[in-house]
Amino acid sequence: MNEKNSEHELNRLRNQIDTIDSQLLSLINQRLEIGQKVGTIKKQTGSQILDRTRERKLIERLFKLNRGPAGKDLLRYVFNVIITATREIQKPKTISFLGPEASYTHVAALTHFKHSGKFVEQPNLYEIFREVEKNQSHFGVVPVENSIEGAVNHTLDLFADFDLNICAEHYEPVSHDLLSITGEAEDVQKIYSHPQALAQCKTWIKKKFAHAEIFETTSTSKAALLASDDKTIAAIAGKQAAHLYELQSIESKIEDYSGNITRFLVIGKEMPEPTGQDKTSIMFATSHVPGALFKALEPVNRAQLNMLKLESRPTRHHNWSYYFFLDIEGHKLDKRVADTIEEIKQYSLSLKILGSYPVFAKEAHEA
Ligand SMILES: O=C(O)C(=O)C[C@]1(C(=O)O)C=C[C@@H](O)C=C1
Repeated sequence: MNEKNSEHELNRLRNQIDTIDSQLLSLINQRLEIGQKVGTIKKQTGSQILDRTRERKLIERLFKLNRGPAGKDLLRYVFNVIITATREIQKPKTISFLGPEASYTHVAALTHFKHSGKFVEQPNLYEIFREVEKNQSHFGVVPVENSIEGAVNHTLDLFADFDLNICAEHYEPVSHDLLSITGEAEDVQKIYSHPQALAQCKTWIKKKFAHAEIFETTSTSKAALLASDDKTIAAIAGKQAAHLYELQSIESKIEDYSGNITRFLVIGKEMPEPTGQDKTSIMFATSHVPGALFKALEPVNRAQLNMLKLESRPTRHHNWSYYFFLDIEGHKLDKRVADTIEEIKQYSLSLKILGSYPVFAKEAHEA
């Protein structure tokens, strides 16, 4: 065969491979869709996803059908991958959130994952990180920043203790109600809520309920739960909590400033691919010498990367040493971002990339 003919033949064969790959792709997706249906029946009947007997029979049937050149090992390998993918698709993603139910984090988790998945409440932020680390949950949803009260320090500190990725961000508007069993202002003797919510309504409480005793709870929904048991307790919480705990609203939109919005992070072990509209979060510690932070940030400026956020927290290892949390525009797989992070590293005692993830798009969550 001359060079021209062999090139022609190569192209013809590759076209055949492309056609077969298209068929394989379509067949794999068809198989996964059927797997999903099998998964639904299993859920309804309470049967386990894994059925080893069925899997063994399925592979043996293929061995009998097989006329080669594929060997048994190859068949076993390929079909195990396909079956594992089918099992994965049957299993709903588990998402841990800061409970109890109807907390703002729960609402953010439901909206972000479009109500699809298994949502598991956790008593505190540490447990959310731990569940994800132990692979008990695929994802965790944690608050990281509020437009009025600023950073959620506990969340930032946990990033130092755990090696998890930020997989997404989610912004959720927050509006508070004062809720109680009777909905009557004169019954209220105590006000319960999460410290952030109490702070967001400080002026309103002082003006309207100066006489009430104030108690902090681990979440706004915990406050609602406690209020559902005692008519002298009012909770500052969201509308979802009112429905869940059958509470009446004494007053709505009691926050001191309107436009209150909380930024949540989805943490997990996945690494999102670049989308063209991404953010990268890193944390680093600088040495305690004059100009250290300035030097560490200079590369960001030089690369003309947009700096979206800078936050500091004590490292808790040495007095007066700090972790800086920095969000920059772009994905860590972009060369400009990767080079800049390398440069920051040179001026840092330690540096950790927390993740690259798509910039929040409100429309994507309204569908
Ligand atoms: O047949 C089932 O029960 C399925 O759920 C499908 C399937 C498969 O991919 O073939 C997946 C998981 C089970 O362990 C067995 C088989």
